[in-house]
Amino acid sequence: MLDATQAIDPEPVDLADSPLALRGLTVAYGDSPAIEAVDATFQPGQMTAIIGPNGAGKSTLLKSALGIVRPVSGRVTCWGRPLSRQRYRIAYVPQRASVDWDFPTRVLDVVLMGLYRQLGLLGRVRARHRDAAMACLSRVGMEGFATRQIGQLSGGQQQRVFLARALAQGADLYLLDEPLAGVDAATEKAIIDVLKSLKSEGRSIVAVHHDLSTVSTYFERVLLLNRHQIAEGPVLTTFTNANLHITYGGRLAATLPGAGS
Ligand SMILES: Nc1ncnc2c1ncn2[C@@H]1O[C@H](COP(=O)(O)OP(=O)(O)OP(=O)(O)O)[C@@H](O)[C@H]1O
Repeated sequence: MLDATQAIDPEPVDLADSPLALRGLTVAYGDSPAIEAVDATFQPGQMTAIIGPNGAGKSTLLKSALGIVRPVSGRVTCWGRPLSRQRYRIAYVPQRASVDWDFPTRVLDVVLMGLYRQLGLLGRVRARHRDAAMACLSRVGMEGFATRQIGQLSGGQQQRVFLARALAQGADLYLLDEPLAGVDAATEKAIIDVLKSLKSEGRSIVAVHHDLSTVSTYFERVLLLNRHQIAEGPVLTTFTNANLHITYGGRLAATLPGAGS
């Protein structure tokens, strides 16, 4: 189900420039489809929010974009090429709830995982790797926690550490699953500041986002999803009350500040 707003998108992006393009993507768990026939071409150097109710398939969309779950049908390309050739250019920050925080690992070791391509097969960590990981930790304000076990961090601190790991990867596309869920205002600002600086470097950001009141402040584009893609495009023309009502099945009681009519 595509919305008419797509037709007035001012600058359709060339497939070769798009960090992520989904074509007719359908993913199922057993017999139950989680997303169906999603067609989206994400814009380079932009921040895009994926929005939809619980169970709409948002995490599934990110996981299929990363090759973690295999589609039943459809295709994923990154910069116009098959995902398998471009996977190293994509960083992923998973939903916090999906991570085993009891795993005995220090903060610095988590961030060093982002440097896996530089560490090579033997994984020998040298001073320059530690310095690079520390620089990423300080970018998210977590340099004082390098030797802490990850299980001993607060939720917001855990989120920052995973963002630091993604930064260490030096990716061109960042996929984040609810990066702002359950974090306080200071952490939210810290994360948004980092994402904006990535964007200013020309990198692309796609984030699952639940707080409808901040969509138009933080993002330029939205993809509205409820198993089917409801609409995709610029916030101004796509994040409308009409589209939100379709997306949430009429369950949103009031009109939203920041949303178009
Ligand atoms: N591993 C799995 N096995 C079976 N079904 C799954 C699995 N993962 C997700 N699902 C189902 O697929 C559908 C989409 O789930 P998904 O987690 O992608 O939704 P979501 O939009 O990210 O939800 P939320 O906002 O609650 O995080 C749901 O009905 C969910 O129960």
